[in-house]
Amino acid sequence: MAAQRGCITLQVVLFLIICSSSASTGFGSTNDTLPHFSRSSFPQGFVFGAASSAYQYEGAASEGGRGPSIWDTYTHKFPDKIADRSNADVADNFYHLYKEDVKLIKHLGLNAFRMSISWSRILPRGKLSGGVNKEGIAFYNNVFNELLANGIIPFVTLFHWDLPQALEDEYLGFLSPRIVDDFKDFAELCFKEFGDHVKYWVTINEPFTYSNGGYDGGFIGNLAPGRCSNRANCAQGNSATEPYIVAHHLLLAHAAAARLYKDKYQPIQKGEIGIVLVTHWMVPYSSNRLDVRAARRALDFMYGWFINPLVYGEYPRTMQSLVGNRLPKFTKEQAAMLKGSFDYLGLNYYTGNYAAHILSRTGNISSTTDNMARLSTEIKGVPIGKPTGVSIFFVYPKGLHDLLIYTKERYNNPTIYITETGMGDANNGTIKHAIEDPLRVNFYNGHLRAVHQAIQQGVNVKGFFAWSFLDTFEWASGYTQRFGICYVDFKNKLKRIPKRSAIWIKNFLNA
Ligand SMILES: N=C(CCCS[C@@H]1CC(=O)N(Cc2ccccc2)C1=O)N[C@@H]1O[C@H](CO[C@@H]2OC[C@@H](O)[C@H](O)[C@H]2O)[C@@H](O)[C@H](O)[C@H]1O
Repeated sequence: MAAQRGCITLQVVLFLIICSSSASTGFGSTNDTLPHFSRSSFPQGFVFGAASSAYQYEGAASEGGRGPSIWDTYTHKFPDKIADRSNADVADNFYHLYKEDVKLIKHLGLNAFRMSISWSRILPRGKLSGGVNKEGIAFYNNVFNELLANGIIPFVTLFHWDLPQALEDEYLGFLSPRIVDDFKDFAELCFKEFGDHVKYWVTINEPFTYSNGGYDGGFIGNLAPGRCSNRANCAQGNSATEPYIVAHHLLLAHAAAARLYKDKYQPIQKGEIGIVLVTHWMVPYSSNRLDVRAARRALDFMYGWFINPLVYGEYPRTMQSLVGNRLPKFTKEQAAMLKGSFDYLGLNYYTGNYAAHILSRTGNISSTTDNMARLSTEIKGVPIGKPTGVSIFFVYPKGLHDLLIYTKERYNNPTIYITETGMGDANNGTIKHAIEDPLRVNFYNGHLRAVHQAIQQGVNVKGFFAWSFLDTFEWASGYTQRFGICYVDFKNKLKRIPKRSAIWIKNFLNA
């Protein structure tokens, strides 16, 4: 026990050092020291891309043999759960406009595009036994061919939250261990059908957000399937237990698919496979050691929840002690399968949060309140960074730098891709106003500099993807937020218009 206590104390000290690091907080500000900053400032082969996801981009929801996902059900059955009562039936119509989009990606000088596969487009009933939709297979092969023909590397996510409704109906999806085999079958179908084109795979996008948003409703509105304890918001669910059960099955599903790829397909196809995690960077509200520990706990409950099992084969000690028997346990075999089950880690980063100690839990027992920390984005009215059009996100590039250093030191310096980072504007202005986005230019300048500094300090970052390539359907926010580096005119044939930030990125990449 003494050794463990010593180890945790050391980790807290490390965490404190990183948080109070003297690293420039001026990433992207005028006093930057780098005289010339462009693509050539980064290592040879560093990947610059933009990101998307199937449900948010494709549209053609009932075309080409696609079956319904839980997001089709959620948006149609509960339109009031979406800020503007919208859905992604049409979205950016990527299904029909992908050739035009690939041209624009190439025009901007990006050399990678992150996208996901709609599970219910290729397996409309969710299972192999329900039949494979050949039109869906053909669509994705056409997209991958178009990307590769234009020198753009596809980074492909298998699961970006759009679970086939049939699996939710049959056994409540990720609440059941049965999902592991069905996810593995879906993954194997993708490896077989697309593995000659796709060399960069991601199993799951943000298991945190799917577990917390879909089963606790702890933030940005509820996400599908919309289960939680609060009967005013959710007809069914238990925020104290279901997020942990779902997270456990997401990890086991990831491990099964990654094991399969590395054993059966990687030796022949020579690709790589990873998982994408999201976290805020948690800054202690004060230098009081209770707040320092609160920030460390908040990071464990958002980031450690997943990276600890992936690196060490067990949940963080803070979670084990605070969640107790509500936290599932890994068998020895499961722990062994999970440890090191990735060639690279995708990190999605949007903002920093302050974390303060609390003496007693605020609200009901749930995965959001279990961390025994009060999260906020300002101290005495001073925000953690420049405000954006999204009330919970602030421009805080130092958080990305500190997160990268923390990951290097604490989790054995894994290979990392920044698979999503970006900011949203409120969709409330004219087109002219929307495409003039100096704050987004500041955001990308600052976050690229943060990554550059982390690389100088030995962090193994291999790529950077903007969220997002296009303005798109933003889950519970619908179309009320615009994250794209390219504007989409939803009132005029979905016309794409590069924003100032896209031009800045083009110049950065071509300098
Ligand atoms: N949306 C997410 C998760 C956001 C970060 S985590 C979230 C935010 C937040 O404050 N909390 C609450 C929280 C934070 C810490 C601990 C517990 C609970 C979250 O869980 N990830 C990526 O963000 C992109 C932008 O997401 C938007 O973020 C702002 C939201 O208002 C909007 O609805 C959402 O679509 C999505 O389009 C991508 O599909 C998705 O991969």
